[in-house]
Formats: sequence, structure tokens, C-alpha cells
Amino acid sequence: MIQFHDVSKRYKRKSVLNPFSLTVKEGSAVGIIGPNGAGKSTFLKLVASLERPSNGTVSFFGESYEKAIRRVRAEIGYVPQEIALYEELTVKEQLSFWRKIEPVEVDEAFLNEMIQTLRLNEVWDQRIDRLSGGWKRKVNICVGMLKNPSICLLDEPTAGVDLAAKEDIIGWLRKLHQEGRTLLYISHDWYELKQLSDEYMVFASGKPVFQGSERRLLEEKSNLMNSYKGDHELTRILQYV
Ligand SMILES: Nc1ncnc2c1ncn2[C@@H]1O[C@H](COP(=O)(O)OP(=O)(O)OP(=O)(O)O)[C@@H](O)[C@H]1O
Repeated sequence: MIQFHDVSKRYKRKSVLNPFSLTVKEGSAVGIIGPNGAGKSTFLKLVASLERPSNGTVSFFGESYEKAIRRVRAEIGYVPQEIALYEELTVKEQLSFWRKIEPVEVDEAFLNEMIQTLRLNEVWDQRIDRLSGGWKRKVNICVGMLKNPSICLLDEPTAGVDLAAKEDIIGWLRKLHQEGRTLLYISHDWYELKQLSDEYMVFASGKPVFQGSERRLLEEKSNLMNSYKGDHELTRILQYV
């Protein structure tokens, strides 16, 4: 449903993603792992169309980006790794600000469920700059998912969140997936990924080097470790698989 064909990405002279081709299937829940700096976040930004490829093409729903742009804006939700919030607003003000600029009308039932799941009513009238990192993270998730997206992109959404809240978030994301949404999810927590994913992508040296089921990843694990012997962080990550 989202197809990358010979895509690469560079920033000025720095090559960040080397040419790769892959397909993200509709309804899949894809756990993305890989060492720091391997290009995972850049890949997710390309899926979100927040970045455009330097070379190659990305097509959405069987159409070119240019043709699919309205659907891309309406259906793809993105939760960035960075906290992208206005610090001086309360949680309530923050959400009402962002919902005004959403390209689609916000579904009240979905929004209420998200507020309940993330327990945001507990901090409803507090300013963002007075909240702990974990609460900010949860507001960040809520803002990124406001449009009730059919394709949900989440870049380390649970970093800094306490265990109970993590369970709430993972349980909720599982439910979204069971309802038929597509999930692409970056995490350094294998336990978390295992609860969510029906497919994995492994990034190393600026490209996806594996895409497939957990069973296939277990089969390929030692080959990957051999192929990227010098990449100690990748070896360490794969040891947990
Ligand atoms: N806007 C940018 N300009 C220049 N270089 C960038 C930019 N964004 C990312 N990079 C570089 O691209 C490389 C890949 O970054 P990216 O954030 O995609 O990796 P990552 O796998 O998500 O890492 P992490 O796990 O640390 O988040 C890094 O070397 C990073 O410094």
C-alpha cells in the first residue's frame, strides 16, 4: 500500500538512507529496530511525507505522492520522537489548538477514548512546561494521532514513560491494529515490539536490511550478525531477538 522504489535520502552531502525498495502492507504492524543513526526516523518521516526522497519514488495507495497527497494528509498520523508541543499551553488548550489545524474533522469518540487511555484528564488543566517527561510524551502521542489515522507512525512513543502507562499505550495500539489500522513503530524495547508487531524491519548502515516475520528474523539473525560484524550495536540488538 506504501511502496518505496529505489529510494535514497541525503541531507546536503551526507547520505542518510542508501537506495532501497520495500512495501508496507495495509493492516500490518511493523516493529522497526536498529542502531542509533541507522536511518529509522528518516525512513518514518519519508512514510509520513514530512521528508521527500532525494532519489527514487514513494507511492501511496497505488498512486504517486502528488496524486495521493490529500489522502496522505488525511490518513497518516505521525508521532515524532521529539516532543513537539507548545510549552505555555495547558493540555486542554494544546489539543484544541491542534485539532483546529487538522486537515480532517476530529472524531469525538476516538479522541475521548485516546484521552481516557492516556489518562490525560488527570493533567487536563496543567501547562505543558509543568508536566513530567512521561506526561509530555503522552500528550505528544495524542496530538500525533488526533486525526484518527488509518496509518499510524510512531517514533519511540514510550521513551521515558512509566511501566503502567507503557502497558496502557501498547494495549491501545494493539487494539488500533486489531481494528485494521496499519502501524509502523520504532522502539529500542524488544519486549514492547513483540507485543505489537506481526512484522519487523531491521535498519543498519543507512538502509533496511531485513523485513519479515519474527520466525524469519530468528532464521536470519546469525546471517545478519555475520554480514554486519563490525556493527556492535546491531549485534547487541539482535541478541535480544
Ligand atoms: N535534518 C538532518 N540534517 C542532517 N543530518 C540528519 C538530519 N536528520 C537526520 N540526520 C542524520 O541522519 C542519520 C540518521 O538519523 P535518524 O534519526 O534517521 O537515525 P535513527 O536510526 O532514527 O537514530 P536514533 O535511534 O538515534 O533515533 C544520523 O546520522 C543523523 O545525524
